[in-house]
Amino acid sequence: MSELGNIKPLNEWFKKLDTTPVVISGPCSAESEEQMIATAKELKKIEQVKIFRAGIWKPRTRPNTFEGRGLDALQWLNEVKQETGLLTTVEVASPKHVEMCLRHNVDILWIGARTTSNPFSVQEIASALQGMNIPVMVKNPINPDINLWIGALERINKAGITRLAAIHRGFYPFEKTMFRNIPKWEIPIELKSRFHNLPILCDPSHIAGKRKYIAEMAQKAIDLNMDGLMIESHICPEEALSDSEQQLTPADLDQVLRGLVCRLNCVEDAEVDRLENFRDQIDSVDAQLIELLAQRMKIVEEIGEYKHEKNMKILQLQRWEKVRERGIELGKTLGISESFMVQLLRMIHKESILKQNEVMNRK
Ligand SMILES: O=C(O)C(=O)C[C@]1(C(=O)O)C=C[C@@H](O)C=C1
Repeated sequence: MSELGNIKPLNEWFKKLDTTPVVISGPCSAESEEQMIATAKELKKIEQVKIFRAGIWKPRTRPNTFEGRGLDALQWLNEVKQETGLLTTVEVASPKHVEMCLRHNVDILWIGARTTSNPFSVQEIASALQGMNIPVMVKNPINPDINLWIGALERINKAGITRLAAIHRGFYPFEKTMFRNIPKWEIPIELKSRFHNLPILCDPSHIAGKRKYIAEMAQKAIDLNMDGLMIESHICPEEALSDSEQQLTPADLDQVLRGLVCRLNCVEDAEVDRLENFRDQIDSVDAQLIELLAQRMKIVEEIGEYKHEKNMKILQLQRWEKVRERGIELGKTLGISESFMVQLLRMIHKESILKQNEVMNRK
């Protein structure tokens, strides 16, 4: 059984964190002193923004891309803090990063998705944090493995960190999807239901990947009762050296935040809340089911093209029998009734035939 001890709610981390949701914003990367100060001054005007974020060391997929300004940027961050009074937060990926942040008065640390995916790295960071009194936020790992996420939180908590939170930033999609990362809302919901006291924030920027989806993702997070939002902003997003498509101007961030509907925290009947939770999980699973169906149909279409080219018949009874049997078998092992599987597969097959008919006739 997992345990997280003595976890403090967000509003006890610092006196300033007196609004819900707590909003963290700032550029994907610290690029220059001017960019940092100009962005922070605009963010300071937005009441809910309490914490300024900036990437100092950027873990990039490929080398030879912008990897952050390092030590200089920590100095700029300190200036932001002095000029605006905003709290500051930085992503750390190694004990050295932790040590440099502590030396430069960073208020809050966060562990990124790639680092959370590696228990060795998390443990090294946890050891560097032993005996330190600084809040830490842990983003979900790249893959939807809730135990890896919990493991990272446990390691940090064991080092004595009680100002601890999780950040949901979505999961790597193996196939192309409309979002940069698949939200899989059922995972943060499961985390919340296992650790009621653990603050969970959402990072709509990394889920969305594009500005236009950020408001929708932020609203969803608020509806799921998340405690805060981390949204990337840049004084001039078009010129950003990283993640330019998902950063908002401070003015656009203000619009997004004003548009959020903060529904009641609790209703009289606690059972209604539970029902809502279940329905959110269903929405998320349904969205995935539909995306998978669309993927299957695309493949069926390609087979249709192949069949047309090779002058082959659409209906392939032997293959269809196999698909059917396999599906029924798998359904059985997963507790789905045979009659339901038969109907479902029949409908899918019917649609495949229709699709391939279309392909043949359009040629
Ligand atoms: O395997 C094929 O030939 C397909 O076109 C795919 C598919 C299917 O939906 O699985 C569709 C039609 C055939 O009757 C058999 C199978």
